[in-house]
Amino acid sequence: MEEQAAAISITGLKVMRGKNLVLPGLDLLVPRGEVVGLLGPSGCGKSTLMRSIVGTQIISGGVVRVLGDTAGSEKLRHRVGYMTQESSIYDDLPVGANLSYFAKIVGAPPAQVAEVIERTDLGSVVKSMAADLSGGQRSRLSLAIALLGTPELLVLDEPTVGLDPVLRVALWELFAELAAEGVTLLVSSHVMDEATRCDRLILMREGGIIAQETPAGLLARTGTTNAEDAFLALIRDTRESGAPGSEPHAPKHRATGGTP
Ligand SMILES: Nc1ncnc2c1ncn2[C@@H]1O[C@H](COP(=O)(O)OP(=O)(O)OP(=O)(O)O)[C@@H](O)[C@H]1O
Repeated sequence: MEEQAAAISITGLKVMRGKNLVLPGLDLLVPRGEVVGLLGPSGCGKSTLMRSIVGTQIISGGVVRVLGDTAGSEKLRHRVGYMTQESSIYDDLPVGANLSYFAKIVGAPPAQVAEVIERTDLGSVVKSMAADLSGGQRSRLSLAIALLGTPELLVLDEPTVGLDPVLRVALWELFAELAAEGVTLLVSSHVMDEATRCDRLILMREGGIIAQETPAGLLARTGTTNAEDAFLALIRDTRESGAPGSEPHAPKHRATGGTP
């Protein structure tokens, strides 16, 4: 895949958070128009990678290119939608007003508000104050906000966390629908069974990527039947081969020098 054709192209990404070297030199190529799952245990660096892609993370090395431009550049502002784990919703505004406000910010046509309300199934709570929404409704409002402006890349940080199984399925169906329209979705999760819903998987561990391939390819290569077993098989393999980060309880990468 050519760098220019990729939705995301990363080489040698290094990120420090506090004194931790959270991403010690990550390479990644994500094609356009797919649902790409970013999976890995809590604390492995998924959010940090996503923040680097949307340009909200200070990086200490490497190159992050998004839709052909440098991550975080002005040109990408309306081309990338980002849903964080902490929702950026105004609690003291009704659902509809929250969306109208964010639509103005991203320059989306007012008619798009009704469109994203329908897509995220928020019609019944459009007049409710955001503070009164359930957890699932809040997640869907955050997603609706990310959809405004018709972004070409959607970066969704654990969008299905805390949702009931029916809502989770509905959201994954919406992701597939968006990808069919040409949108690229990078979706993080630490629920391994969501892996089968993705076109492609990126498995992370301790700030590194241990696999980037299709779910079927991953299962075939590891001789397993589900993503959780595949992940464990990969960890076993890296331990046996003595690859970096292969210690059973390897400490987080630490920067050397500096004051504590
Ligand atoms: N502000 C910070 N200062 C220092 N370390 C941090 C900071 N924020 C995150 N970290 C550390 O960086 C590492 C990666 O965190 P990150 O949030 O990217 O992981 P994650 O895979 O998204 O986790 P989760 O699935 O729990 O959201 C963790 O070890 C975390 O403790």
